[in-house]
Amino acid sequence: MTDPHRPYTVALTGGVASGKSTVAERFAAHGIDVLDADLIARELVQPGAPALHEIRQRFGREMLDAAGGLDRRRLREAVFSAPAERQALEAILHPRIRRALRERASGIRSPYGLLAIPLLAESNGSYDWIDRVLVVDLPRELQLERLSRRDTLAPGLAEAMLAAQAGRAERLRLADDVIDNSGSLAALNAQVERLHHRYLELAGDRTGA
Ligand SMILES: CC(C)(COP(=O)(O)OP(=O)(O)OC[C@H]1O[C@@H](n2cnc3c(N)ncnc32)[C@H](O)[C@@H]1O)[C@@H](O)C(=O)NCCC(=O)NCCS
Ligand SMILES: Nc1ncnc2c1ncn2[C@@H]1O[C@H](COP(=O)(O)OP(=O)(O)OP(=O)(O)O)[C@@H](O)[C@H]1O
Repeated sequence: MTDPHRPYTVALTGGVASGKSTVAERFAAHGIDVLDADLIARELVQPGAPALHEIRQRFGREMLDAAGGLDRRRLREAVFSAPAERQALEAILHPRIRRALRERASGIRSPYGLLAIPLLAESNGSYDWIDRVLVVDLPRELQLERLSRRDTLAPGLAEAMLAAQAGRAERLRLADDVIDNSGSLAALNAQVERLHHRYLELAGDRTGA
């Protein structure tokens, strides 16, 4: 049963470099609390954290830099070149990410909360407690173009990252709402604005506010 006192939550998902962070910033500018699975994943591997210890045991010392922190670039190349390596990393991090998101969602104080979860479509229903799903969508060619413009990636890595993620159609099947990010930033902002008002209404209806 839906608990009317639980904050109303919207999951934000999309493929790599689809524009999730850009969208999340716009919602945050409207005063909406944002939780970000990528940032939580980073917190979980800070020096001294249990997950970092498990990564070191599974992947070896060479995944750490001189200061004992995670060498993200190295791990990224290891996990996107072999599915078994990626699954091993996910087995260490995903249960912890899920737990942290669920715990922190109860602390949302804005009228609704936005939870940026890149791998929602790959998560087999683990996030079915979230009220609504917003997908950022764009054509694959534009996604690859924005990804390679933003990051300097080893040859083939951009395609390998896309291959490790759900396809466009699979992601869109989950969507209650879709943002089309194939246009300008102004067009993106206009869509966020519209959705923000819609989510205020939905959250208000739920709580009877
Ligand atoms: C592999 C790591 C070390 C690479 O770090 P890096 O700083 O280069 O990337 P960052 O963390 O900013 O992730 C950027 C994007 O990569 C994609 N991505 C990351 N992990 C995965 C994965 N396991 N499968 C598919 N895509 C992924 C997502 O689109 C994500 O938004 C890092 O992504 C990681 O720890 N991944 C495992 C945790 C995870 O699955 N995170 C995704 C959020 S649930
Ligand atoms: N409408 C747009 N027009 C032009 N560039 C854009 C647009 N939207 C986003 N970008 C740019 O595309 C890149 C990817 O956007 P962003 O970082 O927001 O994606 P992301 O989905 O959060 O990425 P990741 O999956 O790596 O976390 C960034 O360089 C961003 O500035």
